[in-house]
Amino acid sequence: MGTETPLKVPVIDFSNPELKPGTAEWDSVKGQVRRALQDYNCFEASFDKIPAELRGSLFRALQELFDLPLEAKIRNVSEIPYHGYFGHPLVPLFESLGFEDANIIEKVEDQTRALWPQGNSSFSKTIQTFTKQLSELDQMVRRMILESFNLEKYMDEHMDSTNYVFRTMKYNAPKTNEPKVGLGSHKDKDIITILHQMSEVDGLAVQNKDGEWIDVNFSKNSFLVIIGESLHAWLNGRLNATYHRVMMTGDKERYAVGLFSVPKAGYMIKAPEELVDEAHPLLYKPYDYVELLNFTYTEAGQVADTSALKVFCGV
Ligand SMILES: O=C(O)CCC(=O)C(=O)O
Ligand SMILES: [Fe+2]
Repeated sequence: MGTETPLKVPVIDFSNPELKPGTAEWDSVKGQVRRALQDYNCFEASFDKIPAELRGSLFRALQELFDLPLEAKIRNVSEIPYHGYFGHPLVPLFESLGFEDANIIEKVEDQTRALWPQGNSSFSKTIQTFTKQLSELDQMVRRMILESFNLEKYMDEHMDSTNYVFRTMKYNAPKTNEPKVGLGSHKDKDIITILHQMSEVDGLAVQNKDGEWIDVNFSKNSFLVIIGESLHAWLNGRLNATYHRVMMTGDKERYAVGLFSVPKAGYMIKAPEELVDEAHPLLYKPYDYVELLNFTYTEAGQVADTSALKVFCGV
């Protein structure tokens, strides 16, 4: 009672400069990734490729962004549900803005002008540079996952079928000692999400394969890799999407960011034939990610809640 060691998310080191496909180091990390995803549905990547100055600039950029008046923040809109502004008054503690194609400077500049009509080039540059650096981790992890299932032949198609959405998150302090929901338990609908915490205020928890909640303690070099439902569907259920939530206590706000690799509109997510057999019947009919998101906005989608994928295209 009270003496058990708290569960910890596995930490995997991605800092070795020798970490290149085909090396022994690569294969060792790939094995760790596969095991962690099987048992914990996620892992913490220790990744040192983001310079401290860039991290500092991003933190200042986030503060500048969330300090904008609400009438400016709600101009962060997208045709795709959940890709733009999300927050007050819908969810009390949480606010989030998104930048689509965040690795492409011109695209970020366009979206920045919606917030600052005169433009804000240092803001755009910071978001784009951070996305670009972090996308290296996204690509390494996805390459390892495909290799670990012997799906190399789908590598180019898989990589080319996604875009990057960069999301910024702020959670206001509830000013209580009792935990308050910042963001309720959910699974992301994308391929993978890489979460990073900017302020030293924890609150994120993830569920392992046994349904146990594990608190994530971030450090400056830690990036939490979680699985989205579209990867779960594409792998015909070989890996599970990660349930996660944010609980807030105390009087400090929490800032975080996430890099989402999202399937492109119009691309049909379809499990490769190698992953479908008698022991593993097809779980989901081919679907378009944007249509799945649109469905979650309908009444039926809201009722289905975390079962939306199954209701939408379950076999
Ligand atoms: O704030 C976090 O760490 C998690 C955010 C999240 O789960 C989301 O935006 O989907
Ligand atoms: Fe999420």
